[in-house]
Amino acid sequence: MKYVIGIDLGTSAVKLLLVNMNGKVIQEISKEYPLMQEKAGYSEQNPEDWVEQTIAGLTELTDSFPGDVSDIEGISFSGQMHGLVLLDENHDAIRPAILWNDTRTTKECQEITEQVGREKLLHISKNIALEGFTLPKIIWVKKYEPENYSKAKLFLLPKDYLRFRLTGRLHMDYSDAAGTLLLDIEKRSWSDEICTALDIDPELCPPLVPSHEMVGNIDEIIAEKTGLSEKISVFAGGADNACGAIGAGILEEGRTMASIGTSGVVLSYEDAGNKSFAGKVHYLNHAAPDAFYTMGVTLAAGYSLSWFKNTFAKEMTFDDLLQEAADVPVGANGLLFTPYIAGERTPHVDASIRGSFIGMDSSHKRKHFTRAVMEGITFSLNESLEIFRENGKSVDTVISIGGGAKSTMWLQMQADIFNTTVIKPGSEQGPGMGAAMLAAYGSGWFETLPECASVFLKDAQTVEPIRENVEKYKELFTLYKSVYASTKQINKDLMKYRNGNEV
Ligand SMILES: Nc1ncnc2c1ncn2[C@@H]1O[C@H](COP(=O)(O)OP(=O)(O)O)[C@@H](O)[C@H]1O
Ligand SMILES: O=C(CO)[C@@H](O)[C@H](O)COP(=O)(O)O
Repeated sequence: MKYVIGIDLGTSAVKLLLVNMNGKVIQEISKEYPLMQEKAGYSEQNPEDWVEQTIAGLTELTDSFPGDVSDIEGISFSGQMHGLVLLDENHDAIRPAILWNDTRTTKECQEITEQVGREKLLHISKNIALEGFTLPKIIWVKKYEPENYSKAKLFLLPKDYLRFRLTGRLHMDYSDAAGTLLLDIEKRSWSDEICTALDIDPELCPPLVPSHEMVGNIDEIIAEKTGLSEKISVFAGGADNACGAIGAGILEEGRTMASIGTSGVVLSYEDAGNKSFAGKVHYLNHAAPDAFYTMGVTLAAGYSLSWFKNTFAKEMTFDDLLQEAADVPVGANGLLFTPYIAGERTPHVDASIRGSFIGMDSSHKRKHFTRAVMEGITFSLNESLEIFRENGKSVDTVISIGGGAKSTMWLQMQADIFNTTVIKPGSEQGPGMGAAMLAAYGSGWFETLPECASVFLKDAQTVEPIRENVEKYKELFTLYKSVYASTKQINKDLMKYRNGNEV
């Protein structure tokens, strides 16, 4: 039997999946690393932590591998998107990586829009300038850290840096490059026009490759450290949401996925790159060949729940916390939560908005707050789904992945709020599975990715909406949507009191 490894470089942890030729997950390993938040709105990670924890995970995997390691044929990657890793002439990381959920670049987004022109930016990159994307971070470093910028010879995204450290080869795949705002999405090439308008040296941009392309082998020293064979083929991999889509079987028009990881995503397959969504949702290259996808993003989805748990129930497991909330009725006894604890992207592009609990009552206990947090996160995802529906997509089934899909209660809540059937795939590790599928397809095990999906992907659980809950949630969703406008200005005024911005 032959095997592949899918490595998902997430925000909270790196997750490794060892998968056999039948798509069976033989082993799952997860290794965490910290997030650095020096000021309100800042979010950084140390690239060395990604490398160390991946090496530790791979070593654990080979140590307990029951067969011959030379049967592991391929490795590929899925990675948190948009994070900026700047390399100097020796290819050393110049500063910590600035991540997708860092919102310090509101001014830089305005400058990009003015200097490139909103219509031209939309035409080339198919997206508007958002704080999370990579280009505003490059401009920020250029402006506020000129010494670092002058040393920069190349930029990479998180999983590209990890792959570079494992192989010594420098590349970026189209699906991740699409989230930089520097890629011409339709032509699949770096945009000289955008680089010129912003005075960015195009030499900073790495060579582009498709996600299933073989880009090298495991470096000798890494092979020795991890116990992997130097002969293993390494395939480029893709953006975590594009890989999540592959791992959830989003490989044809009409298929929609919801992911509750650190971020929350609602994503739909697109077969062409020449449509226009006017920047209301992200429109990016898929990791499947010649395909695209649209998606809405909730910045703090699972992150809102982990913030709540770490702050108010640190000693509890997620399972126990959610179990406690299982008997709380729909609507959490009149408590609403908006998950804007790190600002928001879809549908409100707003770095200064923050979360609220509305309707707190002296009868509320921790379990009501837990339920309200889960409902608020799911309402936020539903706002993205609403945009898809308003644009003519009919969505009656949603494939649910990410840490949130571990909970049956949350799957039911998604079915009730989305008013769709919700399917949980065999592994909720969609991005890791998608990466493993890219390695399997790249290794020539299958002619196409859909063929690979038909062998690898099995539905594990199907949840139908409960009519009574659907009706209640329709009403609550209207109330939820009104909270943004009511709290927008208050949050702007509170900004100066936030950590790092104090008066
Ligand atoms: N047992 C669980 N039930 C429901 N949600 C969970 C559970 N465990 C973790 N989560 C949620 O999943 C999130 C992590 O999801 P994951 O897909 O692993 O994230 P990432 O890929 O961003 O690192 C956590 O922030 C948490 O909110
Ligand atoms: O910024 C986005 C998508 O645009 C995020 O979805 C990141 O890609 C991080 O994802 P997770 O760590 O939550 O998987």
